[in-house]
Amino acid sequence: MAEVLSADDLRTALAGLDGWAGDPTGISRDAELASFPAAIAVVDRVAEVAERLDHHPDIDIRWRRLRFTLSTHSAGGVTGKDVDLAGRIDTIIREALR
Ligand SMILES: C[C@H](O)[C@H](O)[C@H]1CNC2=NC(N)=NC(=O)C2=N1
Repeated sequence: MAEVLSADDLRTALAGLDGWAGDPTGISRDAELASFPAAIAVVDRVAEVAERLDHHPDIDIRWRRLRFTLSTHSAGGVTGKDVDLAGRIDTIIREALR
């Protein structure tokens, strides 16, 4: 089973990501897209990846602004699965903003 990262390991992991913050209970990242449809397209791409990984973010949608929050429910905190998904979400957002 995946293990919750220590605060130290989490700090190291966050340094390799783009705009994520939080603590061992959860990490979040905001993104502002060009439009509501552009934001929904990002959500759709993230949903596809999440299904494939069987690991799902909480997603807050406000017009063209998104907030993704990640934790591993079964472990009760942030694990390597969340760091992996966060990196994939970064790639999707980067491509959408290009
Ligand atoms: C059975 C299935 O693997 C689990 O319910 C998955 C689904 N997606 C999940 N997503 C997240 N974020 N945490 C989980 O523990 C989790 N568990």
